[in-house]
Amino acid sequence: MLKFKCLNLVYSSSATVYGTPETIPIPETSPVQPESVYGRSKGMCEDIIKDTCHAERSFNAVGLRYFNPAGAHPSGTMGEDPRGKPGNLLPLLAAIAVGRYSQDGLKVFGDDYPTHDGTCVRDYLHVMDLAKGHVLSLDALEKAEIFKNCGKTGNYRAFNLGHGKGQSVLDMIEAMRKASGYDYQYSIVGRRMGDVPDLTADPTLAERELGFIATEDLESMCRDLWRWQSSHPNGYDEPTPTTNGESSQ
Ligand SMILES: O=c1ccn([C@@H]2O[C@H](COP(=O)(O)OP(=O)(O)O[C@H]3O[C@H](CO)[C@H](O)[C@H](O)[C@H]3O)[C@@H](O)[C@H]2O)c(=O)[nH]1
Repeated sequence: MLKFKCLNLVYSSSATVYGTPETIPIPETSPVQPESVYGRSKGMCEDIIKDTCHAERSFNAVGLRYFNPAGAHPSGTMGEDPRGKPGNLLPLLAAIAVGRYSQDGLKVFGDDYPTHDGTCVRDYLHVMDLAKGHVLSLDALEKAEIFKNCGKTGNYRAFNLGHGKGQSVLDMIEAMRKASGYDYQYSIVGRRMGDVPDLTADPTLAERELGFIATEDLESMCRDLWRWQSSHPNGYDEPTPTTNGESSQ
């Protein structure tokens, strides 16, 4: 990167780096103590980038700790298309509602967490807000104001990208029912290894220093996800129409 004078970096980190945080909503000052392999890999990458900024003073980086990205582009033309059965909650709910998977497979992992309904709480963030956070980070890297207190540690800052509002698994099932009209049936099963009760962001720092405010709500997130999924039931694998109206596949 130095050779090509690419000195500014935005790194996609994850809220998973916080493990089971003591403070909810989670500020960036919470200890980084991931409990999953994925979270450890994100934490390690942050450390490497931070060390690089320390060693090479012309290098500037921002680590964005994503909470739970969800939704799709509002046009309905771009969305998530996981290979095989989705492991994440919202893509799975969308795939079930469109008939791609039977709802017999809808399992809620645990209802004995210390949350308002016993199911895990996450801070779901519309992908359009997430994208906005990246643009703001690139602008901030150019101005370098965010590094004014970094001193000897080098120009690295980590920010939460979240809404600051937590939703439970059951809240999300209800929100997707409203968006899609599909009446989900589910079973409660045991906890999934690696899940933590509540990951809700404190988004104050990103608002103050990057000007980041998540403006999309739960309704628009589920509506946009459903617009994408219902117009692309097979994701990007749909037959491509030819000029004479026939399918090319
Ligand atoms: O079939 C399912 C799938 C998920 N869940 C529950 O739904 C919640 C959300 O699960 P996801 O798999 O959708 O998301 P995670 O919170 O596990 O993880 C996501 O958010 C993290 C940060 O919070 C990381 O970014 C990670 O990469 C990303 O997948 C969890 O409580 C999970 O137990 C179910 O009950 N049933």
